[in-house]
Amino acid sequence: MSVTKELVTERLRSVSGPDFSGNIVDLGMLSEIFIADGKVFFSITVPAERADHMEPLRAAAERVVKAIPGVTGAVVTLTAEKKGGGMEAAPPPRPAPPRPVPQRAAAPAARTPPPAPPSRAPGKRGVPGIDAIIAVASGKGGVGKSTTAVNIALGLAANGLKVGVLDADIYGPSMPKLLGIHGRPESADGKILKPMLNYGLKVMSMGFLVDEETPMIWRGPMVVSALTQMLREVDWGHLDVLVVDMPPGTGDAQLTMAQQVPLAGAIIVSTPQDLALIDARKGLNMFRKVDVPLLGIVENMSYFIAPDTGKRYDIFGHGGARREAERLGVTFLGEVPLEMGIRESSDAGRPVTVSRPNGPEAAVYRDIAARVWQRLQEEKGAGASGPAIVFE
Ligand SMILES: Nc1ncnc2c1ncn2[C@@H]1O[C@H](COP(=O)(O)OP(=O)(O)OP(=O)(O)O)[C@@H](O)[C@H]1O
Repeated sequence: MSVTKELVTERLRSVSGPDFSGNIVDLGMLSEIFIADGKVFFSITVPAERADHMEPLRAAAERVVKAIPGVTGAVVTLTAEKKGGGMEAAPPPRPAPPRPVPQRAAAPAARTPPPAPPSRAPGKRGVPGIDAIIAVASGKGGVGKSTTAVNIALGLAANGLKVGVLDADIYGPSMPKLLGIHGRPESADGKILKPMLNYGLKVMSMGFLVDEETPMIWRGPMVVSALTQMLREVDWGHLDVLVVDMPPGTGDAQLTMAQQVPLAGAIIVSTPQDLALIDARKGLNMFRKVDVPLLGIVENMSYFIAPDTGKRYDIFGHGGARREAERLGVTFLGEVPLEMGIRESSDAGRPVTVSRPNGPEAAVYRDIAARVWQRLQEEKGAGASGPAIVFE
């Protein structure tokens, strides 16, 4: 039986609206429903001020859809109700003076603030052999931060750089799975660990050191000491860039990490919806607070290309992150489509940048990686000594 929009809509009538009044269909809370290859995509619009409590509603809708025979997957997201097209639920903009955003000729998609001096926060020791450490972060979980981090790392490597990945998502390490790496790191002297290797990347993750089933009740200080060990007690050798996949969110643990690691810059991953952007802004502010330069924002799950017709659908409000980046004077690094191939290749431990290097998604990630590298050079200051690389 093929899945139809009508059938999905009908089933969604069983999901109650907020306060158990009516149902989410008749209350007009659904976006357009899109179905491709048995996978169902849509978003639910909720009042911005109550968004934090709406996750059970989202989960219920996803459950109902996944239970329909013939449905092989569902992506359901919450988006905020807009009043007058603004982002009323957003916190006020930061008080810092606005920075001019000159348009760059070399990267037309990127709006770049003038180079700021590299982070010189006191007490941050560099890691010998590593030229630049960059964080990939998100204001909240599930926006595709790890997927983006790994593909940016592979994009940088594809452009000829020596790249490492440090999975700092100590609560939910995903690099072993994303990169298809199993086993335990070795140590020649019982102290310094050798990083694991795949697809040309050197990788370290808490996932290699602790069994998946082991509950990890790390408290703030332990998180930091685990991170410090993975950073400093690993034989990274020479790296042009170490990409750190941060834990999602902007809590104390993330703040401490941002403070402890000698970061050359940070990338924020967001989905286009208002709610995700509000969280992304918290992420931006967190790095500003600890004086880490912002390399830019990536919009993930930006738009959807129907595999059968090639038609583009902006079901999740494409463009929100670009507008937000422009508003805040932060570089927009690029947009990644919602693409089943990205999900499936990640799940299979073969990220799309290596499994389909000639495909459009790999090109998107390589472009983003090129902008990241360019931003890094700008932050290091004019005439930085990096390898001379020509990006396509
Ligand atoms: N552009 C995309 N298209 C399709 N699926 C995607 C895309 N980006 C990420 N995903 C999928 O979304 C899910 C969440 O992605 P990921 O684990 O990278 O997010 P995260 O923000 O790191 O999550 P967490 O907060 O759990 O660490 C994964 O199943 C991933 O394969």
